Amino acid sequence: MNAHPSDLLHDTSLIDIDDASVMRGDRLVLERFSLRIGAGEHTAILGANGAGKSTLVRLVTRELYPLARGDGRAAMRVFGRDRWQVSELRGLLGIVSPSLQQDCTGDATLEVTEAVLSNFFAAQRLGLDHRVTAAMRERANEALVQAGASHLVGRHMASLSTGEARRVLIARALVHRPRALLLDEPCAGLDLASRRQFLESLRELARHGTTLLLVTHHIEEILPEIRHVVLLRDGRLLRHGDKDEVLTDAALSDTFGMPVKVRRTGDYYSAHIEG
Ligand SMILES: Nc1ncnc2c1ncn2[C@@H]1O[C@H](COP(=O)(O)OP(=O)(O)OP(=O)(O)O)[C@@H](O)[C@H]1O
Repeated sequence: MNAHPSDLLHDTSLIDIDDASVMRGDRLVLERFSLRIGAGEHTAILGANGAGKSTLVRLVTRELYPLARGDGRAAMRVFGRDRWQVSELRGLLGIVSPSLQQDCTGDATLEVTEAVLSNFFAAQRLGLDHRVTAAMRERANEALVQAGASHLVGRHMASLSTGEARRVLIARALVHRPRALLLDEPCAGLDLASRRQFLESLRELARHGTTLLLVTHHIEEILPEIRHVVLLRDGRLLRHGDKDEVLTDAALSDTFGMPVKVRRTGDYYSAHIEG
């Protein structure tokens, strides 16, 4: 059996950001930002609106680039490398984001299996020059089962509920058997029960070796498997480390700029604003 390309990268960090500054429009949104996330380190990135979460996500997915550093060294490495073909990176790092969901559900005739298969070609839908093999179809079906979405085959993406479409996007990200999944607000728009079911399916992926990078506003979504938490505020890294040490009243109050009380129930955390 051929080695998965990611085997070659086993010992490197998943993300290594070293003194990165990022402009959006005419604003410096991240200023001299540093963060390392180890390979296999399930991580939650938490912050209020405007804290810089999406900017960080786009930096990782290569939709945004850091300003060049004065000393010529790379400010950003993913799986140990600072240069990637985006399609190659997608094979190692699956992405589920609101913008991807919007693109897929906005396409009136895009069918579920096609949405999954098209990721083999880093495309949104299949084109005439895309040659789908039997092995690809088999893998797409496996990924749909893994994401709990096989019952949706034959449906159009535009006809799915938010939670159903989210599952298909997970399957789409999984076709490459990525080492890590970057999930940007994956529970947005899900009702209470769908959210719990969805989080359970993410736990299953985490237990089977997919590293989760979960970007969220909600402390309740931090799964028991996630031990590493990153708190952002105003484009700065406020704190990061083991979740028991980071998820404190003081740190969360700083993150959200309000007096927050944190509660732990079993393996989950929740928070409410005091007063
Ligand atoms: N194109 C842009 N031009 C100027 N400023 C921008 C641009 N995009 C984002 N920003 C600013 O960058 C900061 C960080 O935005 P970002 O979208 O990364 O935050 P976020 O944590 O993802 O927020 P939310 O939770 O609301 O999605 C915000 O102050 C935002 O106004």
